[in-house]
Amino acid sequence: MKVGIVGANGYSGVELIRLLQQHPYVTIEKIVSHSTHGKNILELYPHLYGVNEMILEKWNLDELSNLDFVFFATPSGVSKDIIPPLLDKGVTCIDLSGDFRLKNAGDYETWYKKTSAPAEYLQKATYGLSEVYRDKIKQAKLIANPGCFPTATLLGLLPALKKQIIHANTIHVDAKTGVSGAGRNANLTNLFTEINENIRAYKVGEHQHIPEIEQVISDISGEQVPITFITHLIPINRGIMCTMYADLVEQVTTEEVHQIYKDMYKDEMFIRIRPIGEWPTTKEVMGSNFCDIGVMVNRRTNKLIIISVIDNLVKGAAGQAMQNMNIINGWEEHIGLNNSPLYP
Ligand SMILES: NC(=O)C1=CN([C@@H]2O[C@H](COP(=O)(O)OP(=O)(O)OC[C@H]3O[C@@H](n4cnc5c(N)ncnc54)[C@H](OP(=O)(O)O)[C@@H]3O)[C@@H](O)[C@H]2O)C=CC1
Ligand SMILES: CC(=O)N[C@@H](CCC(=O)OP(=O)(O)O)C(=O)O
Repeated sequence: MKVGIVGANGYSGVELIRLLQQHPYVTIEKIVSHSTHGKNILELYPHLYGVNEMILEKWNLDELSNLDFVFFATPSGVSKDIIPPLLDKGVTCIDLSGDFRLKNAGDYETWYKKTSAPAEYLQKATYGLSEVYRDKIKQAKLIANPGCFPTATLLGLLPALKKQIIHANTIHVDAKTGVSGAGRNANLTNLFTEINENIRAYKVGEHQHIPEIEQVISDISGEQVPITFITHLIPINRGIMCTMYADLVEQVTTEEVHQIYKDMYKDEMFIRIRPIGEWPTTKEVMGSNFCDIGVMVNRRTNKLIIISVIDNLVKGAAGQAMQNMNIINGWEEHIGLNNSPLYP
């Protein structure tokens, strides 16, 4: 199958190259860049030497129309204009940006502060949280791949929401991310000297992933609830940890909640529920498509505590995009995603 990557020279784009080249049924035919077209990808990413030798090209609708699948790893506000004509030509598109995730155009404009994609295309998009929307993804032509924080948050919350053991309106999420989440661009706040030995809360109360998380919670629980969700930048390259708290509806034990999580994810190869008393770390999923989750009931406060971790560039971006491609094609979901985490 012939695929292309638009935004191939960014961090998510190059992670797509790394993963797709391990896929036995896929060839990467086109890699597209906005400002570095004409360059060999090896000039920008020498770690790919001996593996890939490809020239970055300009966006060309007609040429990309000959492909089966195109991945978009572009900043928000880009794919909303270039996906619709490609989709109309019959190419399946997977968008890693936020442009097609929110069903309500007004929500996108409020939170992203940009013009939304046309409403008819928002309706055509399927939200690509693989483990939750698998049946819809199978039929999809346009996937809105979830944000990195929503992936970790929602996979951690969903068993508790589906089994109605927590009050959705009491959810608090304390989220931390590595710096690769901000992409490969020069930015004062991403300097080593600003990040090293530092922790910074950012986009407090206004993070664009808040409406995305609320949209799925509403879909699952039927309740439209505001959540408290705060992001922090921490001095690591890759990784997201979401520490979550919510009030329990009635008294349950850690053992009971743990069993609910184990049962709900028993057939999910990328979700690992940790034994009681063990908490996952970001390093234990680095480079892999795993989401690791730990749970505990805090008897003193009658709250459920959930900690989930992912690699933002894999399960949070390129890995989940490839998992979705596998689902659409009816291939086994782990194809190309078998690698163990990199440790230490
Ligand atoms: N990094 C992460 O962990 C995650 C990222 N995402 C999302 O994936 C997308 C890519 O993120 P990331 O890889 O981190 O970002 P980067 O900044 O590393 O890369 C962005 C890419 O988009 C291209 N680009 C920039 N402006 C334009 C434009 N106007 N038109 C066309 N292409 C453009 C850049 O090309 P050039 O350099 O040639 O201008 C580059 O290839 C974003 O929407 C991001 O929010 C989602 C989940 C996790
Ligand atoms: C560290 C850092 O800045 N991370 C980014 C990650 C979000 C992202 O990738 O954006 P979309 O998923 O919305 O496209 C952020 O928090 O905004």
